[in-house]
Amino acid sequence: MQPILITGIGKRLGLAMAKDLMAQGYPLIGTYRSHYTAIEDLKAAGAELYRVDLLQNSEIKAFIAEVKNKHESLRAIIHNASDWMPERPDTDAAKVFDSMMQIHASVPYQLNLALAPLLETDEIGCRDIIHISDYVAQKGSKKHIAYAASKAALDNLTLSFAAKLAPGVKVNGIAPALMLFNDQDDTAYRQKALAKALLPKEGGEQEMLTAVKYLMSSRYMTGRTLSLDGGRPLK
Ligand SMILES: NC(=O)C1=CN([C@@H]2O[C@H](COP(=O)(O)OP(=O)(O)OC[C@H]3O[C@@H](n4cnc5c(N)ncnc54)[C@H](OP(=O)(O)O)[C@@H]3O)[C@@H](O)[C@H]2O)C=CC1
Ligand SMILES: Nc1nc2c(c(=O)[nH]1)N=C([C@H](O)[C@@H](O)CO)CN2
Repeated sequence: MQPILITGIGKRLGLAMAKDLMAQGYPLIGTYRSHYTAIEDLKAAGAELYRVDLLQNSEIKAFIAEVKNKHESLRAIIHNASDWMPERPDTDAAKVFDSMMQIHASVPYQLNLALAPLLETDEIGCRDIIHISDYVAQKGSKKHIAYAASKAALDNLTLSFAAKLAPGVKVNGIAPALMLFNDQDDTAYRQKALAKALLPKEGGEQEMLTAVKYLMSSRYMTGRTLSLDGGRPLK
């Protein structure tokens, strides 16, 4: 089985996807920023991991060169790495905007262009690029303006790369709303967030894993984004 490349595999949804795909037998290539014990566990299980600060283009270029040097083909690329930066009075607006566009749009753009040759195949729709987006890409967010705009840019990359890489490679997105709370989310925040959807619950890791599995099993969907949002638009 050809390897699957996932960015941001150190924790939460990225870690869950890495574990699930390795359990299905796929060799894993992953990037991480912070070092957690989970990184060592994945390495012990055979994962090929690279510490890459995705805000540094020099590190991205070095990572691409290593992957192209070591591998002739890839089964899929999953762009999961993300920073959920809010606007704050004391933060540099230009830095926030540039960081959000870098990690959510420039990194997928650079990796897709550079690694597309490793995804090439004669079989229709049997290789995948998956962009992990966000419900707010289509709705906006008054507290995460640059973040939402960068995820909207990512959604547009889904359209362009789907057209460019067909018919061998499918390019789709997954746009979650509330998938996992963060530990620091207090009760009031959690209750407010849950109340925004028709289905008042966290989507959870399995919801993401099921969506990834569907996209990889499809041979006829490309250029689309799966909305895992609990019916938020209808609330
Ligand atoms: N959780 C949710 O409810 C929702 C999540 N999503 C999307 O789903 C995906 C996964 O979400 P979730 O697991 O919560 O994400 P997290 O924010 O918990 O983790 C994101 C990962 O990306 C890594 N990362 C962030 N910045 C960089 C960087 N500069 N260089 C390298 N790696 C970096 C983080 O590394 P580090 O550990 O060092 O911080 C972390 O491992 C994301 O794309 C997110 O936007 C969308 C909607 C809802
Ligand atoms: N990189 C991240 N992106 C997002 C996160 C997160 O923790 N990391 N969390 C959310 C929220 O769950 C939001 O969807 C509901 O409050 C959004 N994006």
